[in-house]
Amino acid sequence: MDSSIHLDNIVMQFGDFTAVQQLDLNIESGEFFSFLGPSGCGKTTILNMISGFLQPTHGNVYIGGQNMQGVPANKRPTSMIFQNLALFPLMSVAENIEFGLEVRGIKKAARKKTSDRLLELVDLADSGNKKISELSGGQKQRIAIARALAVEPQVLLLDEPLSALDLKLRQHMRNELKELQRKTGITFIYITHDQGEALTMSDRVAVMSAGKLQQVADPITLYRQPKTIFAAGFVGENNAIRGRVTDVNAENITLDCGELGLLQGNNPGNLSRGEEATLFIRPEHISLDHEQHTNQLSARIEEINFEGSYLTLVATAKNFVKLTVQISSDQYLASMVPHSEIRLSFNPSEAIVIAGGEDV
Ligand SMILES: Nc1ncnc2c1ncn2[C@@H]1O[C@H](COP(=O)(O)OP(=O)(O)OP(=O)(O)O)[C@@H](O)[C@H]1O
Repeated sequence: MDSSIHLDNIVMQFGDFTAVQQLDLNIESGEFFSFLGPSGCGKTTILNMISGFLQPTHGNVYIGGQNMQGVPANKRPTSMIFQNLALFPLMSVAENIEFGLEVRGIKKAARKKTSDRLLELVDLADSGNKKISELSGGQKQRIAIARALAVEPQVLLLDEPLSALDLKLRQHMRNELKELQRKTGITFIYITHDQGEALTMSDRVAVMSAGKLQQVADPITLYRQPKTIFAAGFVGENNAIRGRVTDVNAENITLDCGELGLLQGNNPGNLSRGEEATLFIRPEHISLDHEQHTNQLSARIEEINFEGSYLTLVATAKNFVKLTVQISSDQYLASMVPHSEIRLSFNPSEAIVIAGGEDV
C-alpha cells in the first residue's frame, strides 16, 4: 500500500499573512516523519492541509500518489490525533474506538473484532468496558491512537499528542509510539516543538521557522550538520560565535571573532573572505584542556549545573559571548566555582560554520 505524501509547493495564506511559505516535500510510505519548530511556525497548518481541514492557497497535497484537491477530510486516508485527544467521556473505551466505524455503517460484530484487535495492539486488552475517566493519561493516549487506527488510515497525523503528559510518561510514550508505528507500518506525521521527541522517534525531521522549511534530515545529520543558523540553534544545545571570514582553505575556514581572536571551523564551501558567518560548537566538543586544540578561549564561569554523570558550565567569554561547556563529572575540580576563569579549546573539525550573523 502506497501511503507516501507529496506536498507539491503548498502555500497557506490567511489574508495578508503567509502561515506556510512554499513547501515542497516528499514523505515516504511507512516513514515516521516529524515537523519540528517553535509555536506559530505553521506546523498545525501543514497537518490541516494534509488532513483536508484546510485547502492550500496554492499547490497540491498528494497521498499515495492521488491528488487530494477537492477530497473532503472524511474521505481522505488520514486519521488525526489531537493535543487534547478529544475522547468521548460518555462512551466506553470500546465505543470510543468503534465510533469511526459506526459512522461508516460497519456492523457491531465487525466493529467489536476491530476494537478487540486494537485494544490488544495498545496493550489494554481488558479495558474495553471501562469509562474514559477510569484511564490514566498514558492509557487515554493509547485509546486515542487505537481510535485513530480503527478506520485503517494510510497516514496517522499526530498534533503534539504527548504535550499533556508528565515528563516520565512522555518519554515512555515516545517508545510506544515508535513501536506502534513499526507494528502498523503506516506513515506517521508528527508535529512538535519538542526536539527530544522529534529526534528520538523520527526517521526524518523537518525543521520549520516562521512558515519556512529550514532543513529536512535524519536526526543524526540534523544534529551533526545543521544547515541554517536557525537549525543549529534550535536543535540541541549549541554555542554560537559570530565572526567575519579572513581565510579559507580546503578543510578549514578562519573567522575573525573580534575580541575572541581568530577561530577556525569546518569550511562549508559557500563562504569567501569578508563575509559574515557564525561558528557553532556543541557543549560536549569544548575541552577544558587549553592546549589540546588550535581554537582557544578563556571564559568566566557563571553557573555550574550538576546533572549526574555530567555537568554543564555556563560561562561568559569576551564580547559577552555565552558558552555552555559539558564535562563529565570526573573532570570536575573544586576550583571550578562561579566567577573563576576557565581556559578552553575546541577542534576546528568539530565546529560548524554557517553563513550569516543573525541572532540565534
Ligand atoms: N485560521 C487562521 N487565521 C489566521 N491566522 C491563522 C489561522 N490559523 C493559524 N494562523 C496563524 O498561522 C501561524 C501558524 O499557526 P499554526 O497553528 O500552524 O502554528 P504551530 O506551529 O502549529 O503553533 P503551535 O505549536 O503553537 O500549535 C500562526 O501565526 C497563527 O496565528
